[in-house]
Amino acid sequence: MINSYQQVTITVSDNNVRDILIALLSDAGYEGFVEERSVLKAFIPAGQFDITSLEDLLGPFGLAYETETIEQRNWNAEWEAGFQPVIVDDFCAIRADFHQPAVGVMYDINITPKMSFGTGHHATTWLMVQTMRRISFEEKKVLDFGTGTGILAILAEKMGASEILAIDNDSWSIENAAENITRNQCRRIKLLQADTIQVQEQFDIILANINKHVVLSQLHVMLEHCKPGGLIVVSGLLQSDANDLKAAIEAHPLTLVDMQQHNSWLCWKMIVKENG
Ligand SMILES: C[S@@+](CC[C@H](N)C(=O)[O-])C[C@H]1O[C@@H](n2cnc3c(N)ncnc32)[C@H](O)[C@@H]1O
Repeated sequence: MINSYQQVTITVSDNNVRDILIALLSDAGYEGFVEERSVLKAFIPAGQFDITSLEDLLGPFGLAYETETIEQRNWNAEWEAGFQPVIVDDFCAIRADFHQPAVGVMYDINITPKMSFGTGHHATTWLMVQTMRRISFEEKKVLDFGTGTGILAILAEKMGASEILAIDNDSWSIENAAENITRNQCRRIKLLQADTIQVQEQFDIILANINKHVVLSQLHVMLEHCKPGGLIVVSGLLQSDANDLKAAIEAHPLTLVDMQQHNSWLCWKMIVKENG
């Protein structure tokens, strides 16, 4: 288990710059983000922190930042103090153990993220949830690629998916997703630690909220594991990545059917062509 994290606190008030920083820092291995009024806090396991790489990454933006090492328990306390439930209309509520169960929503999801990504607070998770809302999961076989807290896998099961495989390359996320799966009494989610799709199975729906690099480099792998007529939903890319994603889609037997945007982030839904 990871015991300490490096926290980088960056002073940045421009939302677009903040989103670009989150994308760059995610690619560089930062695993958690807290967005406050004019500050972005990013977290990376202390052993993976490299000040030179951070300076190279932040230098061109000319932003002030501070770093500090924090212990796991401090992070949890900080998160619990500030965590407000995320309510997506009457569709779902994403809350923690210490909140009252949500009423008047179809799906009540109980998440303790600790250091994993996926509470619904970040625009990409929110976009994925909004896109999932318009998909029928009844009796569908689903892959959640980059599960983080397990939030999308848990929602898929609550929406009726018959079988879900949730993978993540980060051991701490797998551990945390397992806790959240139990917390939500889910029974149909299998967890696997992996950095690509290694199983010999095909899925009806693939959800992949990861980052530009992984989504683009793994698109052909997702395609191999999605049934003809199946759906691939991706997020973790910025609006400025749209042309690259479009080119990748055009190079594969995929039809883009839904494009959502929130702040600078995008979430696109594609259908796998039947005769690809
Ligand atoms: C942006 S978070 C998404 C979490 C959650 N699915 C959500 O929508 O909020 C991306 C997750 O993908 C994982 N990840 C990054 N690269 C990966 C890879 N190559 N294979 C599997 N998981 C990966 C990270 O550890 C992280 O938990």
